[in-house]
Amino acid sequence: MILLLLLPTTRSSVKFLVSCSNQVSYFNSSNLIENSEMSSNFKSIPIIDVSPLLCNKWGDVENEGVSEVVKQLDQACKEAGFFYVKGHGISDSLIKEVRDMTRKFFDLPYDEKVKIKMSSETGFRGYQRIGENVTQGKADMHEAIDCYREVKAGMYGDLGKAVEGFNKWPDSPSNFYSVVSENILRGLALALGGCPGEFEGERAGDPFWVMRFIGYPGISDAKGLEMPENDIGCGAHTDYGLLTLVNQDDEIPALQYVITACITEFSAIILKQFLVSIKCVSKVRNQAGEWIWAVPIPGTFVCNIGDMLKIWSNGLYESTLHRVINNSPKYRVSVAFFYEPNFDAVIEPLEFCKQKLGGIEKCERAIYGEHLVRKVLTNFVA
Ligand SMILES: O=C(O)CCC(=O)C(=O)O
Ligand SMILES: [Fe+2]
Repeated sequence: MILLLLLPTTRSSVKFLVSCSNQVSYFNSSNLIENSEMSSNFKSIPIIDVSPLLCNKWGDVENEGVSEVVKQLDQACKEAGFFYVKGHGISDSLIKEVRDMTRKFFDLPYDEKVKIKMSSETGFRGYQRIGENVTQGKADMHEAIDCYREVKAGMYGDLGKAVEGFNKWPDSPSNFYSVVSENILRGLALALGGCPGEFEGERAGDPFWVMRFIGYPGISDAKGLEMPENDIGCGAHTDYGLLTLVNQDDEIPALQYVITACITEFSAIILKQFLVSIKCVSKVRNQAGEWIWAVPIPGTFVCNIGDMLKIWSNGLYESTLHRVINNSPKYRVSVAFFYEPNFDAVIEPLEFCKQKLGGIEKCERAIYGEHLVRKVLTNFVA
């Protein structure tokens, strides 16, 4: 059986919901327009094929494919601070394996998971139960495993002490994510008007990184666990570093759930329920304060700009506010990789970015390690 629903949205785009037996796919025609025209009140998140950056040997910055991606990156970062990445070269099977491993881990009984518990002794690496992570003082409805770049004793002096330690989860996926992030960052350096290696050396030549394996219980699970009523999977925040790559669960469970309801009883009430339930995905806020859905698109990563790149770009690029809400009955898994500056990097607006804004410095200077440690020390319930 095939069901096709057309939902009118902004401008001339429409959302297509296609249900075919057990398979449900979601397409937003405006999301799928690459390099679409956007304003800072963006209504959709563009998809960018970054493969020309990964193929490039970086001797040839005049390469036509590279210039086109650079243009698209520039537009996306100025207007949304978010884009989907395709053509990243990480195989679907590896991505799925990492997500499956994550789901299996979170499926274990609490007594097992807590064996790799995060604490200040592990340098904040390891497992956090639901509600342990807080955003703006409120418990987040997710559990997670955090891995950080390994930090040996004394490596970053007193400041680095808080994050000294070794991981309790295999590091290997981070290597793949690092290669993709590094090349996107080269593209962004060009987009800002610098040379491809602008963020290398003492800026981000020896980058810190954080990898989070995250599980968001569905609302029924959460109630079963007698957790406080709170459907905020992760409260509104900006990311701390340079670039974040997130692989989202692409099973789109909430849609599957709601489409079944639509088939049996299609009415205004059900449609409203559908619009509420779709909020299982992460959301991104535009300047008008509207939350835009970052609907999972199979085979892509959602990429966003962090606070440190905002400063280096002198505010030309935005570290956009985003949050995750799981109002669906199903458990959601995501894997986020945060590519950061060097731990001790001084972050201040780059000269050529200042020139673009009439020599005015729009963002305050920071030391990345200080910013990170401050966040880490206030991120979890005591
Ligand atoms: O799970 C997601 O989709 C995003 C998570 C996120 O924003 C974060 O961990 O910073
Ligand atoms: Fe985030």
